[in-house]
Amino acid sequence: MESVQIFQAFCLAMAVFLLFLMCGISCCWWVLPNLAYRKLKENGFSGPKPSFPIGNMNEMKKKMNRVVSSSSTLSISHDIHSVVFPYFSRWQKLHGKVFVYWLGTEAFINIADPEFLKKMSADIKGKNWGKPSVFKNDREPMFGSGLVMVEGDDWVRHRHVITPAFSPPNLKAMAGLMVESATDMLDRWSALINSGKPEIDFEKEIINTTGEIIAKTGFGISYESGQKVFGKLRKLQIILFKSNKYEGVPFSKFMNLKKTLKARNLGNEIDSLLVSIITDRLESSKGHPQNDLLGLLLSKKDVVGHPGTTLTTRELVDECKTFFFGGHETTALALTWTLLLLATNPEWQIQLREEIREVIGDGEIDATMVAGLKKMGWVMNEVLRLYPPAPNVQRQARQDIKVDNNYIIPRSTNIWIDVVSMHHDQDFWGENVNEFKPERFKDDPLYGGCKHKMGFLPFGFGGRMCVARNFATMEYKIVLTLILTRFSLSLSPLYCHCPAILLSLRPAGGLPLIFEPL
Ligand code: HEM
Repeated sequence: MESVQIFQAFCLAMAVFLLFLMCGISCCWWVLPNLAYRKLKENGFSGPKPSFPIGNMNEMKKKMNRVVSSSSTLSISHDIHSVVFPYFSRWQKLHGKVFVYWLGTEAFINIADPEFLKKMSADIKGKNWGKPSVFKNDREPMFGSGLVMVEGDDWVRHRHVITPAFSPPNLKAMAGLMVESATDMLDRWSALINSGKPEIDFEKEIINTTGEIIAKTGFGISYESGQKVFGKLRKLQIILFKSNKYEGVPFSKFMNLKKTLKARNLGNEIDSLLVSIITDRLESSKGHPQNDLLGLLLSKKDVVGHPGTTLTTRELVDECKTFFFGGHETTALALTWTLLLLATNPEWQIQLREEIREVIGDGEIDATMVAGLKKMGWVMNEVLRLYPPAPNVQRQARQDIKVDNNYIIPRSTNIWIDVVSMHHDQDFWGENVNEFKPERFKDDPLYGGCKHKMGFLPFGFGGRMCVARNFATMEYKIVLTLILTRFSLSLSPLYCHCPAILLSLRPAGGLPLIFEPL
């Protein structure tokens, strides 16, 4: 009798548990997102109709109709928005330059209108923006709570500690290391060319070289030690990209448990490598801080009267990961797209070589000469416009945001700023928007003649703009100067023009180029 009662009680408990579970799931999957959907509609936003719990994912996953042109084609199209973001391009045509789409049960407002962006961000300080929780969680093994992801007063503290590390005197000290790594790469190329192999996959080469540069300038460590971290970070990036097919769908991590666990393990391995780099550094440089980024962060002491102006070891590990990841791929891709554009516009190779001769002469480039390379600055901006390595900027509203009395962005809504679209918008750049015309930056070096000041955002906007843009610009100019003074370059017939997104914007099949010594 007693056992029957126990069994009945167990069944009842199970039934209640299952009921709660079903209620929880239906709340997460349907009720809350439908309420949010209705609210966004009432607040003035339209967009493609989602079907919860996957949102608009089905349409986003449809096979991309990629424009692939081989290098033998005379013109390579730079009109890439509909290639890299075909779904956004389609929805924009239907719903305008501001619309809502759904990654699973997460609402994203897609913005390709600089005026809307200006109004939306006018009264919001850097520390009051959030970052989409769905990306923060998924990319946790990669960035942790580093500067890219941290929010609020913690962001202010991190930014306050990190900004001085990129000050002009510190950058000056790093220029020599940049020259050293780039020269090693070019010496390797000379040897390859002499042995009859003039074709080089530039993307692969430059990712290694900018990796070496950040390993040395960031952590004062050799390329080999850096390689261990990079190898794992790269694997992590690929796993995260492949495993996030259902980003935004509740419990989607469990659908890809194997990959989620693999990412977490890799993240832990990277953390251990970095902790040992930091510990070694603390041991070896007692009283003698080194002049690299890590040394500068470690040498920070709490300012009297302002406790908490330093970073903990855990925070340092996350910042190191952020530097490792953010600090080499973006610059490498900026250089990669530049070499594609210089290979297809050889007259600009000539113009830049002339400028280098005028500004630098026969001596070695150093940090003080970089600002004099004006035309190279136009080329860099034009490349970042056509092929922004960071193809979008993300935010999350931490409060209701009123825009123009017409729209209210509810608290917790995610925001996706479509940089590729804004950089290719004929309304703001004119009819030649998809042409490579560095001279558009001649009379307007900051905005390239864009009709709206927020239409050109290669480094983001507001207080959260890229903290290392001067470092990146110096590295770009030093490496490009050294390449152009030793080689001329043309496109290999093997090149296929297929820009693609793997977190960053990259050429899917690499960039094979033919180099010729000058
Ligand atoms: C051409 C090269 C680069 C490009 C195009 C680029 C682009 C960007 C963009 C678009 C953002 C987001 C800004 C926003 O949310 O408004 C960003 C943030 C950031 N970048 Fe860069 N970046 C480059 C190089 C670098 C380098 C070399 C480093 C490190 C050594 C770096 C470290 C960071 C960090 C830490 C942030 C977060 C800043 C914050 O939220 O306060 N970036 N970058």
